[in-house]
Amino acid sequence: MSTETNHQAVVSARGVRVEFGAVKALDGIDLAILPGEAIGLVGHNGAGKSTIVNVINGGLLPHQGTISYGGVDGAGGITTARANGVRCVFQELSLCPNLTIVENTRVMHAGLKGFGWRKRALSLIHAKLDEIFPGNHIDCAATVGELSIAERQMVEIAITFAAVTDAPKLVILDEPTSSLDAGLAEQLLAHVRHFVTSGGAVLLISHILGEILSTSSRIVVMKDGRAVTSRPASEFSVHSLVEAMGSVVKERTRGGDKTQKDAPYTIDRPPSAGSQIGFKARSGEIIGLAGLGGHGQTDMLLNLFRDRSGNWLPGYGDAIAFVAGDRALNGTFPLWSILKNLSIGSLPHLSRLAAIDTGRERTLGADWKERMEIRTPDMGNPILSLSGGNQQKVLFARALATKADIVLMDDPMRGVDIGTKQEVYAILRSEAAAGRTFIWYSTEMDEICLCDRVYVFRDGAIVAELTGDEIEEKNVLASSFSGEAA
Ligand SMILES: Nc1ncnc2c1ncn2[C@@H]1O[C@H](COP(=O)(O)OP(=O)(O)OP(=O)(O)O)[C@@H](O)[C@H]1O
Repeated sequence: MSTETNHQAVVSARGVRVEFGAVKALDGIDLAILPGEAIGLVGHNGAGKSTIVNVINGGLLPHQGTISYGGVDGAGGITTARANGVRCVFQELSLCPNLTIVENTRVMHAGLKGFGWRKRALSLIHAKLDEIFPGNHIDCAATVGELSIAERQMVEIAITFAAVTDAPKLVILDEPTSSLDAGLAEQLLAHVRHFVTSGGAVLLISHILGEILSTSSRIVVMKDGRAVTSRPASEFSVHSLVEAMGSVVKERTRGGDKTQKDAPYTIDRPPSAGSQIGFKARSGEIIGLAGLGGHGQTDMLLNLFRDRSGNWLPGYGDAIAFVAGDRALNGTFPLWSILKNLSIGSLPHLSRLAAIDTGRERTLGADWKERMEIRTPDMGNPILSLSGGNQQKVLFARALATKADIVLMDDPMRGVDIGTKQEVYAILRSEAAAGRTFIWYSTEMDEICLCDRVYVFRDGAIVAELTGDEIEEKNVLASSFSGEAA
């Protein structure tokens, strides 16, 4: 890749190295982004994508190498980056949960000051949300803590694109659609294309390769802290992109053999108010919960084993495991090590004479580190030293390492790279064949299509049940919007 200074570039990183102890997060990367470019940045979990974002954003000073904005040396951190029009939507959303949307808008836009700033902030953010996500129903007076993760993501995106005194020149989007359903994701990507056509630059990081291919003008592939490929997006297909990332494309399989289809239901719930269809699941089935985001899928997961008063139904004991999607809110224990975050779900099986058998705990850690390819030199390191996708792998491992018969999954693949996803799909399939039931809310259509049976949700109720070959994007979408069974 070129290392010469590019005066036209909104940002140019040259020979950048960043190390965290023994880990070389960036190993001499070069990356220049021009106005009007949409760069798709892809790579395995832990490849260094968020770290280069932090360097460009001024939050992290490189240990070696330089960063410049418009050809001018960028030493000066976040203030210099921001003054040069660099804005970032982080993977771990950064809004203050105890402030309202309007107040968060003020925090990010210092220009909103003086008499009447609330009114101006309200109309700014309201207009931006409507421009990017037409038809949204977000109340801008709401406190951020009351919003769903998808709504928080939408608000953070709108705040980032909003302009008070100076318009953004480069918007970095680190997995911006990870919590958005297909419709909202498409609205965002359409906005990105429009922003780029009008001269803005975007750095888009995503593990959803379809959106990288449909939105980027150039694609940069990162591997182990380096940019190994940089070519026009038109030269890639999903297949070649996966290969460039060092993974192998595998055949998609749906399971569900005949025996399972004839087996009795082990979970059988009556239809909820407003629905004709109840929820059923057999041992060994992978059940998908589909539909537009926020239409009751997560509530259903959380309440499936509770009575009307919210108490746990008797008899399930340690039969249920849960994989959180919002890992910061209800997934990771941020002050604990990777190993403790993993083993917490299996303590009854790791204990002897009321004490944890640390040898067995370490073996469990080593086993899942290998199976999930958790990228760390030491499972005793803090969980927050892992990249986002690797943290998500730990949550998966925590659930799968238990002896639970039923695994509830709340859109859990966010940020997991394509190679690992394929490994996880294979593990789910083999665990299901051994009798485990998976109930899987996913905002990714590819994942819904891997399920044996799918319930489509709308307005908090199940509106359609699809099985076998009926599980297709067009049927899921038809049911999501019209509520009629396909
Ligand atoms: N604060 C930190 N302390 C220690 N190691 C870190 C820290 N931040 C990142 N790392 C390590 O640096 C490497 C690069 O991480 P980074 O978050 O940039 O990866 P990524 O490509 O964004 O991954 P993902 O797709 O999972 O988000 C990883 O090995 C990660 O564990």
